[in-house]
Amino acid sequence: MPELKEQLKTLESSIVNRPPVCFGTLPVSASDCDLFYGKSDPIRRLNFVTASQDELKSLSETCERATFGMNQEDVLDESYRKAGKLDPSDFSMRFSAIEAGLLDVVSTELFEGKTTARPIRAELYKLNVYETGSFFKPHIDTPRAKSMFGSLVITFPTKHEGGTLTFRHKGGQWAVDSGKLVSEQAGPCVVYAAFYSDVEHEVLPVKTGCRVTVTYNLYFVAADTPFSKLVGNPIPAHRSALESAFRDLLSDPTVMPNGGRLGFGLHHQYPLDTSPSPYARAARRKKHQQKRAQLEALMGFLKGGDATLKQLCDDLKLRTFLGVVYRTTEKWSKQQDDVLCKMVADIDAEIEDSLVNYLRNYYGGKLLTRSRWRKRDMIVEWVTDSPQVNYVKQQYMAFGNEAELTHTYFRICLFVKIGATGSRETIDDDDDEKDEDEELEVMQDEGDEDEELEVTEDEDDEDDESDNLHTSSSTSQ
Ligand SMILES: O=C(O)CCC(=O)C(=O)O
Ligand SMILES: [Fe+2]
Repeated sequence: MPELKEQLKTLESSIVNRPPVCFGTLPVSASDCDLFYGKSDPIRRLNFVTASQDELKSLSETCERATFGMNQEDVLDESYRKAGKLDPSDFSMRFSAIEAGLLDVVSTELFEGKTTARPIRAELYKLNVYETGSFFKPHIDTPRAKSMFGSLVITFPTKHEGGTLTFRHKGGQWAVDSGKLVSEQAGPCVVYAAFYSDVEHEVLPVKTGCRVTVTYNLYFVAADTPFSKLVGNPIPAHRSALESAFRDLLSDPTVMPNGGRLGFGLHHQYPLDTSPSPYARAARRKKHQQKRAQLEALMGFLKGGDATLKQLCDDLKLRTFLGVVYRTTEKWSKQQDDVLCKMVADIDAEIEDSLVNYLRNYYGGKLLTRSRWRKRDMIVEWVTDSPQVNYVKQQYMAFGNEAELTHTYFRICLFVKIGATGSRETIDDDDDEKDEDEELEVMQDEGDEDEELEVTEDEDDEDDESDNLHTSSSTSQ
């Protein structure tokens, strides 16, 4: 065992995650700084390089008060977000982040290895005006689709102090002081900041002047679109340490001699569709297939170092799968259990069964933790400190930049199947199939029963006493 622990530690310490943010200045011509705006005629015009405070004031007065998403509702609360906003239908500008070539900058800076050549697209989202005293407290950007990976903020060269865009993620912090950056440039420029949208960020209060930004939502283009402009086969330098740690583990016959599963909590969170689907009996199997496919499809949308890890496993011919680990707390006991599902479960207030049973019976969930009541279904050797779990008891509280009803961020884990000593290099397909079939069987059985939830054949009756009220799978911050 000590060997395994050591190998896992080495693997973990070889995982490198680059900053999830990139930013800089981009010189522009004065005419690129023209803005045309208005909700009705007459349309007004201003130029960000020369705009007077009065002109910026009229722009601000044309804006609506910006709202934000909380608990899946749009909320206007100026103690959380104080700013004005315009929808793209109410303004037009000469500047285009796409024509300026910023998408290439984003790919190069945020992505790693082969994925730097991955086609992406940007959708203009909002214009925001922050007068003196305006701010936007910490939030993550609401996912608009599972292919949305990031956000791009362009700050125009109006004079301002404060309004620093600040990012925090997994212990790291990055700050973009646009007012200072603009004032340091000889000619007109905009400041760009692109980031993975699950990264927490805030706009600190503007101390003087007026800060104007436009935001774009960034999307991966369909996963099967061929990569463009890939010269050679770039390999992130930090990948080699991870690769040797993997190879050392695989070549040590005393480590996981009977094979098993390694678990990695992914660095980023990912949007999954949580719109409830009706429990139509006949459609359950189809629904589950769809839900599984949705999670599997995320493999094509992994961000940064998560994509590098997956690519390395592919190159080492290791079989991988993604899972959502639910950490359940039953109302009737303090026991917390982790259940791995290969799909997002519909969790609502109607669940009468214990959550563990519900996830196992309906969603082919595997119990990962030792429990007083049940045997573990699967043993996972965790490489990262702890699994990235989704709490299913706690109240759903998510601050986003907009209310979004269908997609929610989830913490996702990547599982790597390790073959038994002697057959590490070859993926044991049969074994894998068997594993998948077993899970499907659980679900099919359920589908054939009537709609009543069934408690597993398990020993304990106490399960039945649970009457937990679960709001939603939570990714709150
Ligand atoms: O305007 C900015 O700098 C950031 C805006 C933002 O975070 C948002 O709209 O979600
Ligand atoms: Fe934001």
